Order: sequence, then C-alpha cells, then structure tokens
Amino acid sequence: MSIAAQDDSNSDRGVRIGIAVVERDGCILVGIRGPDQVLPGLHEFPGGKCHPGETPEDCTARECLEETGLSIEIVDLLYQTSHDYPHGRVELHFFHCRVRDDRGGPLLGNFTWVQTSQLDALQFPEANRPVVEKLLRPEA
Ligand SMILES: Nc1nc2c([nH]c(=O)n2[C@H]2C[C@H](O)[C@@H](COP(=O)(O)OP(=O)(O)OP(=O)(O)O)O2)c(=O)[nH]1
Repeated sequence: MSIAAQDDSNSDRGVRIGIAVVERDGCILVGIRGPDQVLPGLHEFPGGKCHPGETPEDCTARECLEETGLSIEIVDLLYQTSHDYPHGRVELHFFHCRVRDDRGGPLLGNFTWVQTSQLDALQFPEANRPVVEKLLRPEA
C-alpha cells in the first residue's frame, strides 16, 4: 500500500482536525491563535491536525494535553463539518470533553477558562459559529 493510501488524515473533505470543547463548572477552555498560525489573533478551542492513522478523538486528547497541559476525556461529538478557508479545506471534529485529572495547576500557553455565556463576545474562526450557538443555547 502506498504511503498516500495509508494516510487517512487528509481527504476530499479536508485536512482532518480534532478540537476539544472542554467544559468545567460552566466555563469553556479558550485560547488565542498565535501570530505565526493561520487565522492569527482569533480565539480558539485547543486542537490541531490528526496524525496519519490517528482517530479524531485521540488527536483531540493529544492536542489538548500538548497545548494546555490538561488531560481530558471525550464525552461526545458536538459538531462535525468541512469548511473552506483561504488556506485550505479542513474537516473539523468538535468534541465535548471534560477534564480527566484536574490538579488545578496553571494552564499552558494563553489558554483560560471563559464563562460559556461570554463566548458570544469572542472572535472565533467562522466554522466555530454553530458550536458557539450550541453552547449558548444547548436546548435549541
Ligand atoms: N485549534 C483550533 N483550530 C480551529 C478551530 N476552529 C477552526 O476552524 N480551526 C481550524 C484552523 C486551522 O485551519 C485548523 C487547525 O490547524 P492548526 O494549524 O491549528 O493545527 P496544528 O496545531 O496541528 O498545526 P501546526 O500549527 O502544528 O502546523 O482548524 C478551533 O477552535 N481550534
């Protein structure tokens, strides 16, 4: 089998991305994208590209640990979509997550806990809009 055939992390639906929507005590874990990343300066949930052969769930937990220092567990799939950005197409898997082992230590990078009701005031990438809507109005 060719290497391309083994690599299921990049399909017609775009580069596969795992994203952690981590909820704790009415707050969500949010960071700000760096100046050297695509979509710089926008708010984001922890996440990133799946490695070849890696499930979106495993990718989400790995990226969250790498970026924030928090070990999480997946609760369920909140939302999945393909989105075309100027930098390319991505297949986004947003997972509702909870903290696995909360030692209460400092978070890595610029991640902080934001009240769910305050998410409206933040500037997220376009594809996050339905997710923020779901978090603000879970009963809808
Ligand atoms: N992390 C994250 N990415 C998001 C969100 N919403 C959204 O559309 N994206 C998009 C932006 C990028 O196109 C893609 C994530 O790619 P990335 O460049 O951050 O991934 P990465 O950390 O693995 O990549 P790299 O910088 O290590 O190369 O998903 C979000 O809430 N969080």
